[in-house]
Amino acid sequence: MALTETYTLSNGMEIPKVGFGTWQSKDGEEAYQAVKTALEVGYRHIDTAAVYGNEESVGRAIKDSGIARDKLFITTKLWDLGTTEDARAALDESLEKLGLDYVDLYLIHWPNPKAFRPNFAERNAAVWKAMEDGVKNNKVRAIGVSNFHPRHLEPLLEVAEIKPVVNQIMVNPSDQQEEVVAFNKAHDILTEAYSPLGTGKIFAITELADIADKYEKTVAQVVLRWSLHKGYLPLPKSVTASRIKENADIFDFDLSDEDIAFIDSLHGKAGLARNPDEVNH
Ligand SMILES: NC(=O)C1=CN([C@@H]2O[C@H](COP(=O)(O)OP(=O)(O)OC[C@H]3O[C@@H](n4cnc5c(N)ncnc54)[C@H](OP(=O)(O)O)[C@@H]3O)[C@@H](O)[C@H]2O)C=CC1
Ligand SMILES: O=C[C@H](O)[C@@H](O)[C@@H](O)[C@H](O)C(=O)O
Repeated sequence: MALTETYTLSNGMEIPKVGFGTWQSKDGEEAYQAVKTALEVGYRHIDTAAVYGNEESVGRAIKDSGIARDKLFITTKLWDLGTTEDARAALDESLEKLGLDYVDLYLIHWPNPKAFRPNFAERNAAVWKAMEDGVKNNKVRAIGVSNFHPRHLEPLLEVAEIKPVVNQIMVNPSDQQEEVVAFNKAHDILTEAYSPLGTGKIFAITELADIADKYEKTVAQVVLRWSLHKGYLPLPKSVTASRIKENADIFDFDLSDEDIAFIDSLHGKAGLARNPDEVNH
């Protein structure tokens, strides 16, 4: 396993190429055990969010792992697009729940909550200021965004003193988000691929099983390998020990050009491709 392989972010920081997802991992034993297992099998990058309600369990697992803090990469996310002051308080609350002095990456979770739709650019700018302060106060090492589209990123890039290093969006073979991915690339923003397994729906694409058999790998491993091949940073989630291990065992093979091209052709196949403007909060 090579879970220590990294990408280099535009600010020079190293980020482990696979992150461990925790959305819908229930606060308490479930999230605690999942993160503990992930750290035991070698993941060094954990993705959580204030709205997941599991920061305390994630923090406890991190502490109990005994792994040195500087060997870990921890991400959490800001939910409410309130005032700059609200955002400062939200960061402090996340740090307290996690039991950490700093997080490695802090993201705006969604750009466009319904209540603020007409003035999302101002809302994003206000909270971005608090996130930049977080960097200056050493509470955060890097800042970024999630679920942002070019129309959200463009105004943010105009006002940002510290540029976003990451945009975390849904990317898997059935929802390839080409326009956002291209925009990210053009602005030196790393694409983190959330729901890399389509929250489990990717397994409905039966053709993937044939490819997996060929490499003596599982469908999950093939799909995650595809994500790495494209230069994305996949964030697989599982609360099942065997799957946590399986999803990390993706560094000893590569897919042929032909298989990559086939997987590229699966956009929309599991019914996951969506218009993000329709799902925004
Ligand atoms: N920024 C954002 O708005 C969002 C961020 N995310 C982040 O991305 C992470 C991953 O996305 P998520 O939507 O959770 O889903 P994934 O695409 O990672 O899929 C997780 C689902 O697949 C199952 N699964 C995992 N591994 C395997 C395997 N090897 N074989 C078969 N089934 C498997 C899991 O089951 P089980 O757990 O029961 O093993 C779970 O049901 C999130 O946890 C979160 O950290 C996700 C959504 C939105
Ligand atoms: O990160 C995961 C997703 O964004 C998730 O947090 C939201 O979709 C949330 O469940 C909601 O209901 O608003």
